Formats: sequence, C-alpha cells, structure tokens
Amino acid sequence: MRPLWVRYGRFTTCTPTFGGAMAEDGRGLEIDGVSKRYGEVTALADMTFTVAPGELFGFVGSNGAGKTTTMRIALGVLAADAGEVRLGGRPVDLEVRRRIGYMPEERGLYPKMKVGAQLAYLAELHGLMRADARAAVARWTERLDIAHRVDDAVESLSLGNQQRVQLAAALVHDPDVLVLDEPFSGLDPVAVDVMSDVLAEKRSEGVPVIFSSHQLDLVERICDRVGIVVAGRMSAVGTVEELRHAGAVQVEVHAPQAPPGWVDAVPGARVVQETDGRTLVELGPDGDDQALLAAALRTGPVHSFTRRRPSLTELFREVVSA
Ligand SMILES: Nc1ncnc2c1ncn2[C@@H]1O[C@H](COP(=O)(O)OP(=O)(O)OP(=O)(O)O)[C@@H](O)[C@H]1O
Repeated sequence: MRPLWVRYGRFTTCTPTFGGAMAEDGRGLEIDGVSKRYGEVTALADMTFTVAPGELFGFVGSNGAGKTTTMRIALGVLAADAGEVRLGGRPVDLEVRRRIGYMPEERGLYPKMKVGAQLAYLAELHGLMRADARAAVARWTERLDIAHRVDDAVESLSLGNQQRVQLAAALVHDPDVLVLDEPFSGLDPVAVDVMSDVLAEKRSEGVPVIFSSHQLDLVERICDRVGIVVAGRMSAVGTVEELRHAGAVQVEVHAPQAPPGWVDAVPGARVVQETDGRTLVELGPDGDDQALLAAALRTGPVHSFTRRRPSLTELFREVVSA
C-alpha cells in the first residue's frame, strides 16, 4: 500500500504500510550529524546523539537552541540540509514515521471534534483496525484520566486535559519511539505525575523516549540521560550524575567570623556566593578542598564544610554561558 500523507490540524501523519517494532535492535533513535538552516539562521549544526531503547532522554536548551527543529526532523515533517535520522538502524522514511508517537509543541488537535472520535480517527490513520482503535482509545483515556470526557469537544477541555488528549494521540498506535515537545509545560502537579508515570511505563517496555523541557528539576528527577543543546549543537550529554561530576566541585562553608575576601588567598578557589558567614566556593582543577578548609579555620570556627555537585539548573547555566 502506498503511504498517504494526511494533514490533521497541525499534525501530519500517514496511512500504514507495515507494522513491527523498529526500536528493538538495540540502536533506538539516532540523530546523526543533522544540520538545518532557515535562510541566514543556522538552527542545527551537526546535531548528533542517540536515544537507546528503554531510555528516557531529556532534551534541554535555551529558547531557540534547536530542540523543536531536531524533533520535527526526527519525525520527518521537516527536511534536514545534511545528516540522517535512524530508528532501529533504519533511516526514517514514510514507513518508519508511522511508528513514531509525536507530540508537537504547537498542539495539533481539532478543537471541535469529540475527544474519543478524534483519538480513534488518529489510531486508524496509524493503521489500527476500528475495533483495536476503539480499545486503544478506551485504554489510554482511562489511563490518562480523561475517559469521562470522550464525548466532549476538545475545545471544551481545560488546557491541561487537552494536553492529556494530545499525549493519548501520541500513544494510541503503540509507537516504537516517543518524541514529545514540551509535554509537561502548563500541567498541574497531578498531571505531571501522570505524564511521568506514562513515560516511565513506555521506557520499561523498551521504547526510546525523548522529550524537551525547560523544567530542569523535573528532567533531573526522571530522565536516564540528558542532552543540553546550545546554538544547534549537542553541547553536553550524559546521565545527570556524569554531567554533575564533569562540572566544577563546589564547597559550602559556614564560617561565621570569616571576613570578606578570605577565599582570595586559596589557589584555584572562586567565590560563587557569600551571605551571612556562608560562602559557596567553586574549586577549579587545581583547587584543594583541604587548603580551603585550612583557610576557613584560620578565620575562626567552621560550623560546616560541605562538598556539593552542581544541580542540573546550575550546570545548564554553566554550559549555555560558556
Ligand atoms: N520556520 C522558521 N523560520 C525561520 N527560522 C526558524 C523557523 N523555525 C525555527 N527557526 C529558528 O531556528 C532556531 C531554532 O528554533 P527551535 O524552535 O528549534 O528552538 P527550540 O530549542 O525549540 O526553542 P524553544 O525552547 O523556544 O521552543 C531559532 O533561531 C528559531 O528562530
């Protein structure tokens, strides 16, 4: 059967040509040397990373860094100038695309269509038989706690519930990979938990899951790996622990009698913040925490001396301002 492209609101999809789990060969989703320009603007420059099967990957970066462009190219609705996207080792073509579950940043639902009918329509577009589509809609609307709204028009739902419908739309065809553009934005804490649980469930099924977000505390909490994008390139990638250990060591010192400037004499040490006898010090590669402790003790009593690693938010600031 020849794939047929269908415009669905702002969501484009195609009719099925075959089934099969393409992410199961251990290679997952590969973004390989992808570049994209919009006129004079370089949106992506050699963007490269992978999302393994069963991995929850957080895609973070400043506004305009290139996250949405990467995701659109991964889905195949936008063409790259160079590079390739593969799923399970296979370049993303029309057939592979229908195995992707995509949640676009600008949500793409028909406002006046009923929730249940809309989801069933989408599931059928992705190749499910009518009865299977209805069963999938029942399962996902139940799971996402919107089953009581299936006969309501999408526009009558709150924005958060519309977002749950949008997630259901990405899931009803049991995709081999999930690509979600800011799925958590605007959700209340309960909805955040529901969304996190669903993503974790898909991960446990071996699905590669990538989502973009500006909620770094959430990304730090739930993701297996994180990629920080700066100006269209992957600037840092790894587990949060790996990124934190690659960052500078910080030490919080509580020495109430220490005068301003007490850190200046310690080689490789830099004051990040100083308030009420508490000093946050960053140690460079040549910094020595014992020399810092000795300097603190010379000022008087030291009530606490704690080594800490930067949070993802601090790392993010460091990476984007480098
Ligand atoms: N259709 C377009 N025409 C021209 N420039 C575009 C277009 N879409 C994106 N850009 C530019 O490409 C760059 C990357 O944009 P993109 O939307 O991918 O970033 P983002 O990381 O998703 O940002 P945000 O966090 O704000 O959603 C930006 O400089 C943006 O202005």
